[in-house]
Amino acid sequence: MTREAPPPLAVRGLTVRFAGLLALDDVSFTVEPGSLHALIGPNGAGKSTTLNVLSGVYRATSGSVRLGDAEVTGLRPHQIAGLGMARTFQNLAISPFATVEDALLLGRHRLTRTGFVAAGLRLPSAAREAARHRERVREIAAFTGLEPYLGQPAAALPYGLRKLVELGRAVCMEPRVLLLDEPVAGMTSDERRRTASVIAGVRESLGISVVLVEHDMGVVMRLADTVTVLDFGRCIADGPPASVQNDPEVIRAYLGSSGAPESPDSPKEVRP
Ligand SMILES: Nc1ncnc2c1ncn2[C@@H]1O[C@H](COP(=O)(O)OP(=O)(O)OP(=O)(O)O)[C@@H](O)[C@H]1O
Repeated sequence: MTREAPPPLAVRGLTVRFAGLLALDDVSFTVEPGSLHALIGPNGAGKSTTLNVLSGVYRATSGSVRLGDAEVTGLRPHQIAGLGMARTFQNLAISPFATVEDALLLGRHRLTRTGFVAAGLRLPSAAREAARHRERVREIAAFTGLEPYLGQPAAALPYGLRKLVELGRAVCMEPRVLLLDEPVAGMTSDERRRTASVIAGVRESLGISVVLVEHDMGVVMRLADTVTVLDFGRCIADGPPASVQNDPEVIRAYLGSSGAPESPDSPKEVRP
């Protein structure tokens, strides 16, 4: 399943202003090809705003985001998805009628070549393509542990599995960069462990870059190659987990916030 390495994702001088509020203030970091890059910080630090700019949901006030040679800033979400950037959302939006297989097939939409007419006329080429997508969905379902649930209505699954479906749907887009917004939030510790190992497996076997926004410091410190720490919209630290978790400014930011890391398995150093 290994593919060509994704290009670096370079965020430079990113600034986002909402009326009087500076949500992001001159933020820069680089997601190295194939790395897992975590974005952490107390509540309101600007993590989701960053993901929203990276995925085209918000427009930057100034600054740039480049995926290799491609300028991402200013593109619409579907154009950014077309460059190979897929994201998951904190809140799940799964149709009550869709099976897990349907939800995963939705992730293949961008990769579907068969035109509307060919599909409508049920031409053999359309049938062959549909079969290929189903096969790939099955592989990804096996890989993420969703295979036993493929025929079940996604909306009826327990919360942790629904979040895994959201992750699987994004993986089905065959992204070069995967943006994950709090993928383990609200999960039981078993579900968290399972999801963390799926994320590690996705990164390792597909060789894609992952940008992870997550409050669970146990998961962040176990998975991340690099951690960027935001506080009040500013980047206050950037580096390997071991150096970031002992950075006095990072400890101070978490001490002064109600948004301190929540995980029961958080390392003591980052859980003041
Ligand atoms: N659409 C918006 N309009 C106005 N203000 C916004 C908007 N989106 C975010 N903000 C503000 O920008 C700041 C950064 O918010 P953001 O959601 O990015 O923080 P966060 O680090 O993701 O926090 P959390 O961990 O609580 O999700 C906050 O002060 C928030 O209230």
